Amino acid sequence: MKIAPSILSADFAHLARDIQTVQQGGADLLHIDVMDGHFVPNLTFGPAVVAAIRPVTSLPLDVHMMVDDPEAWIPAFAKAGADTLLVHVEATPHIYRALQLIQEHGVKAGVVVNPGTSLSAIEEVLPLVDQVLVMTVNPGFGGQAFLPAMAQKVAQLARWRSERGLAFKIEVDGGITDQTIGTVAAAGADIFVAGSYVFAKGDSPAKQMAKLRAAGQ
Ligand SMILES: O=C(CO)[C@H](O)[C@H](O)COP(=O)(O)O
Repeated sequence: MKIAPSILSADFAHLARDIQTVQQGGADLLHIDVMDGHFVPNLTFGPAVVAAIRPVTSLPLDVHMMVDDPEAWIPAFAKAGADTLLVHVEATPHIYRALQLIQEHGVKAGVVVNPGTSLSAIEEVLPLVDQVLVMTVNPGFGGQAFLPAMAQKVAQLARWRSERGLAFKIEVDGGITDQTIGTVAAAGADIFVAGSYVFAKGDSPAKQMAKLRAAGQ
């Protein structure tokens, strides 16, 4: 299992410090939530912030693009140093083209589904992608409650992956805690994004991530 702390819950005034803390604490990836104020009702980071983060960590940068017209932003985020770019199927009428564009920039491509979107919307692109991100909350904010019904989507993706001989990773994002990680881990998820649980609750980020790993076994 891979743990990807979301910097949405980090201290923005001490971003480099918090990133180094989670790297030293055992994070596998760094999840960066890009929000444009249109696709979701919140505003966060642009390519300049990703470029500033790139030299302060060796963790792979997992960039979740919650933006309209993602094709317009893919070149800038690739240049900024993203290792994976994740685009929402709901954000473009041309998801296949967007994923090809990501790969043309030498970056891993991921597709994201909102809680209200059926997996049928992404079935055709599964052979193309490196990652599928199943939103386990409505996107836009950290600290929301996990939606248990999303575990069924994870299980369906895991079945398709096995039956069709595909190799994409299954990622989950939203409301992941020591109480919720077990259900999506059992369903077949590989990558677990956690923001408020890692940065804002309880023990140090290292201990919080260790608790997630223990609960997800
Ligand atoms: O994509 C996101 C919000 O749109 C965040 O990554 C996600 O909500 C993580 O935060 P938390 O772990 O606090 O739920």
